[in-house]
Amino acid sequence: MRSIARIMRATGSLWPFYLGILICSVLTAVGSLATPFVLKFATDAVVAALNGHGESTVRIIFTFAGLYLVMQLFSTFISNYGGYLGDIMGQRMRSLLSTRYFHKLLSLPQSYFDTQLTGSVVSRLNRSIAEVTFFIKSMSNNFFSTIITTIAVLIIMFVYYWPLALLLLVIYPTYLWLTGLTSRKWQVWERDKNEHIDLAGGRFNEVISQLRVVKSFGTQARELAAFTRHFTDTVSLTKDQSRHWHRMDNFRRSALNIVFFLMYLLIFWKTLEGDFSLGDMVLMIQLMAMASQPVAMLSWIIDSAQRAIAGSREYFEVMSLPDDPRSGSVVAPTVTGTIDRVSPDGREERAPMSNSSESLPDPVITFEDVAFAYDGEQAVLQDINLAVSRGEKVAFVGESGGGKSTLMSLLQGLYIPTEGRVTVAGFDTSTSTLGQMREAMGMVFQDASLFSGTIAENIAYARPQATREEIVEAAKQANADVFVQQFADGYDSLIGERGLKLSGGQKQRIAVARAILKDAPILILDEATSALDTRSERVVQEALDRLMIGRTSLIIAHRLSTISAVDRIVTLENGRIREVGTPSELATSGGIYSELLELQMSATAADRQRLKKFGIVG
Ligand SMILES: Nc1ncnc2c1ncn2[C@@H]1O[C@H](COP(=O)(O)OP(=O)(O)OP(=O)(O)O)[C@@H](O)[C@H]1O
Repeated sequence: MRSIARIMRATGSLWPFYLGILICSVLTAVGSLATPFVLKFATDAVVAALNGHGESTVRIIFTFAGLYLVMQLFSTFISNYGGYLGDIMGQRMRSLLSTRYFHKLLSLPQSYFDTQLTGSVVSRLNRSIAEVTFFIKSMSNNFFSTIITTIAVLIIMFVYYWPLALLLLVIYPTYLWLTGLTSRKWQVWERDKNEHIDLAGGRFNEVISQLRVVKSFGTQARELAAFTRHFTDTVSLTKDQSRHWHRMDNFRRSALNIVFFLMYLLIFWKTLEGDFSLGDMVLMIQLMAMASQPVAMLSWIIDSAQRAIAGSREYFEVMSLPDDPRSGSVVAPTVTGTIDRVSPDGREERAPMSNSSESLPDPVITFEDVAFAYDGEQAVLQDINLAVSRGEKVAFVGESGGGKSTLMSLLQGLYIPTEGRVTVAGFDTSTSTLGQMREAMGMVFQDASLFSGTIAENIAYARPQATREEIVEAAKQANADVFVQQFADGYDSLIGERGLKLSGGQKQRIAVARAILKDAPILILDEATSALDTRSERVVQEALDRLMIGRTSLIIAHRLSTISAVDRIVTLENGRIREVGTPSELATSGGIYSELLELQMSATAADRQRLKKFGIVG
């Protein structure tokens, strides 16, 4: 229950709702407790009237029936208002917890996502938060008033005839204890089930988002089988879990039935003895019915409490992961749903830096004795020393797996070097707020990484406030305007998830337009390769050439024509820099670049194959 209390504390801003719900619960309990008393007095009055004492029968009937109606209406209205508050509170809680979870994910280091399936992260978020909010909402809509009623019933019974209260006092903790015994095992099964569901959800997400690949390999049946296997496993786990739960429930409920049997015996006996009036008996029977309610609900309460506890544990597991200390410019949600821009130390974020190249320090980028290992042990990069001057174009060449992309990831601050330091625009990537640094960088990747939405929204992704004229101008420079104009909705055309409705070359040009509009002085470029045909390649290349003008550009090059046009080439081998020099210097040095030039001249299949290993397409 500590985790539930933690959730309540974490959502302390909802206290007016908690208070309102508590007041409604007390009032509902008062209303429902008054009803048995009205019935008791009505019974006694009717009995007296039948025996020829007391007031006229018609008056009795109307008085008590009227009172009964008033009490019931009171309870109904109050409990419905409480229910309304509970619904709003539940939704607010859900929105608060979800926003914080999203915020957390945006603030976690990239390395967290290297080990997680995206779908699992989403599935976990949905389940944890849904279960926590469901429990707290049910708690406020039902459980609270039931608990208050139960305590009141115990007190009233104690006043009337203490052995009845004593029996109830025995059965409640016994029932709770027996349920607690069952719940520990239940939780283990639940965790296993959730693991299967998360894995299936993760894969589901991956498969659906890459359905073209799945279809092209014809692996639908295999994917479906794996998915089904996970869910079949959850069914067999549920069988064990439910069998255990219901078997134990037989014991619990039997104990309860025996205690209630004893209580009825006592009530009837006391009535026959003349210690209880008929009205008292009616009151006691009603109170017992009320007392049995929470017990009957207990299984359900504990069931949903367990789910909520498991959910909140998962939630806090993620929430307590350390943030990437440099992610300060990630927007932080507030209770009211507004967004604050804050830095890690809580200060307002600095105004974005000027996008002009002149404002950059020289060298713009430095790698100083950098080493890096993804797992902290196996070095992927070692002894990297490099300084890139303002306005320089540098191409990185090396065998596949040589560390080119990793180098770019370090540059973007996605990972922190294991040794040494990387500086970009004067910021140390290990310690600087990433938002500031990334203001200075524009990127175009092989996979254009677009989002669902319109073409205009995608071009303006980095500058949502850009005018339509600016967007069109960027598209023109990126050779995108012509094809965009051919779409019926032009810049307002929807492009589908990750730009699915666009061709590879079109996506690339939108990505270039996006970088042009961002107008950052540093450019990181992973050249598109065979995804494009010759014509598309030419228009994309033209756009890229235009984009690179006046910017410090780092290129993972896949074309010899690009490599020959840069200021310097850096060749990488097994995670180390092998050579650095101008194209003409390296053309004859006997290193990787000169080898590439030779391979290009050769027509043999083996040489072509070797060229491919360097990711070079021509
Ligand atoms: N997220 C990651 N976690 C663990 N290891 C990784 C990760 N990304 C890359 N690696 C490993 O790091 C090494 C360098 O990979 P990197 O992607 O930087 O090479 P590359 O030169 O860009 O290759 P390519 O030209 O094929 O894209 C490879 O051995 C790769 O397996």
